[in-house]
Amino acid sequence: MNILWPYGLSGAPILVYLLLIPCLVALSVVVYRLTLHPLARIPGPFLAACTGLYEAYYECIKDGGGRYWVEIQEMHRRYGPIVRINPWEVHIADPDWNAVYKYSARASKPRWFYFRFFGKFPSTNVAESHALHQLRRGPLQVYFASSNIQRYMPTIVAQVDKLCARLRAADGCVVSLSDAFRCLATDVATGFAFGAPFGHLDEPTFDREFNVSVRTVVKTGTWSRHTFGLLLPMLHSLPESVAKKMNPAFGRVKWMKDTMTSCVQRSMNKPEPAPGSPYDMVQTLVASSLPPEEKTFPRLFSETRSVIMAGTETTATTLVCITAHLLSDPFKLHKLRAELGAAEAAKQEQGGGPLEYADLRELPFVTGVINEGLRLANPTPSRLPRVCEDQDLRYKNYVIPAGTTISTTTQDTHNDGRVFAHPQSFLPERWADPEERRRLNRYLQPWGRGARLCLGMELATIDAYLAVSRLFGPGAGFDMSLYDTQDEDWVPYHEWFAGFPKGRGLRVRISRSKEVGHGKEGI
Ligand code: HEM
Repeated sequence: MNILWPYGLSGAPILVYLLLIPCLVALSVVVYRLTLHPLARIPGPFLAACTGLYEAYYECIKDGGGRYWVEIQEMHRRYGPIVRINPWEVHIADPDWNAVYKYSARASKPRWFYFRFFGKFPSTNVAESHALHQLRRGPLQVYFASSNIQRYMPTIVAQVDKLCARLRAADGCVVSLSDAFRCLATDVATGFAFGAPFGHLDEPTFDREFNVSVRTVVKTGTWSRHTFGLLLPMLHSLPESVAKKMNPAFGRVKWMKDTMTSCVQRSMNKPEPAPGSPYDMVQTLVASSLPPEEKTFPRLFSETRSVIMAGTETTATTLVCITAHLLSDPFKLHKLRAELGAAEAAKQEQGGGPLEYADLRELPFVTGVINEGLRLANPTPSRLPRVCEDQDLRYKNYVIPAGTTISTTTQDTHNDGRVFAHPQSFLPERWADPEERRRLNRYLQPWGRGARLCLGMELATIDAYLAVSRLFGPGAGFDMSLYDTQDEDWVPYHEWFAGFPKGRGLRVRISRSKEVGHGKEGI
């Protein structure tokens, strides 16, 4: 008698039973999810409640992937402000509902969403529990303090000036500002982290290859999220030659990894700065009260990597959005230039130099332009999920049990016509009235929400103000006009945590005078 199958059946039915068992288990799970599961009453598509494969299809396959954020918007149109977007997660689109972020002292980040996407890099932004997050964020927050950012102001200004000088020298050429702004953002972030920028702005092509490689990596991250986090570690462990053969962009990823490795190692081995001299970011973490296991090379490398990644795409996408809107609307561009011109003239009269960040913040139209950019750019179309472990939360008549993953998407608020009239229009004027500005500011949330709020918001804001004032101010010495660019070339389409357009990016033709010449195909 067969001890594995004591009923005397032959091998064939065993195989059938072996196949049947997982099917029955899957069926029971689906029935449970649709009937007894605590989220069974939350509205949403039938398939999304049954299986995570529904989300995986939109994230990995449909229209090139990264499209679940659009499907979630569609679900809200169909089912209302609260929807079950997968078997274990609800998404809420209501500008006045903030409970899960208010309780962020107890909320954690879902591991499957963040850790599987970003890979095994133990950094602040993927810390799962609130306690670990607070521990890691503490010393970083010291480094991102306003006073420390001010110390790096000359480095930031130098990067913006370098970009302007390159554009000035590109008279008659077509330039991809999508690439150029990514270089600017990377050099600002690395200049701030290490005191010396990586030099992407010196790359003759504005490092198009690197920018393409970032896109490839984050797309792989999305696949990894839906394949149990296995894909990214597998890719990282491939020999360089094999990885490059699979996708040439991975060569550039390796280059970035090597550059970061040597910078982090150099900082770790630097002698302690003299009293009063600045520490760089890695030195700040090393000198902090973090426990030794939080100061290892992999930890410091991961932190550096995450800060640079967090600062690059986001800032660049915001600058792209602002520039595209201004170049499509001569009236707004004229108004901006007039305000910058008047402010600069006033400063010159008082014997001052070029407009600085503190001056620019006082200019209402410039501030409106930056705020509209932050509102419309949508650099992180991703939802920002949290799990409130120890407390049920409520949305209207629905009780959301403790342990449920809950998410919101800041862009839903930014596009809500009840908060921002004509939400799709770029209207810097809407920020002019101080009373109205106070109201709107409560709903401007590009930096995320709660205890996990963006650490780089001041750095990014300074970058944006300076870039806008230098690119469009009277001293720029060049003009830009859109070159063969449609909305789909720059508007975020794919969400791979950050937003990426479908098309070729924002391209402009540079000209010294107002007249657009016939230029060379360019940079
Ligand atoms: C316009 C530019 C930027 C936007 C819109 C933006 C947006 C965001 C958002 C939405 C989050 C929260 C993510 C989450 O909840 O999972 C975040 C976190 C973060 N950002 Fe930014 N960011 C920008 C620029 C920067 C810059 C320039 C840096 C640094 C160089 C930076 C560093 C970080 C870090 C370290 C975190 C993680 C914070 C934490 O988990 O405690 N960001 N950012």
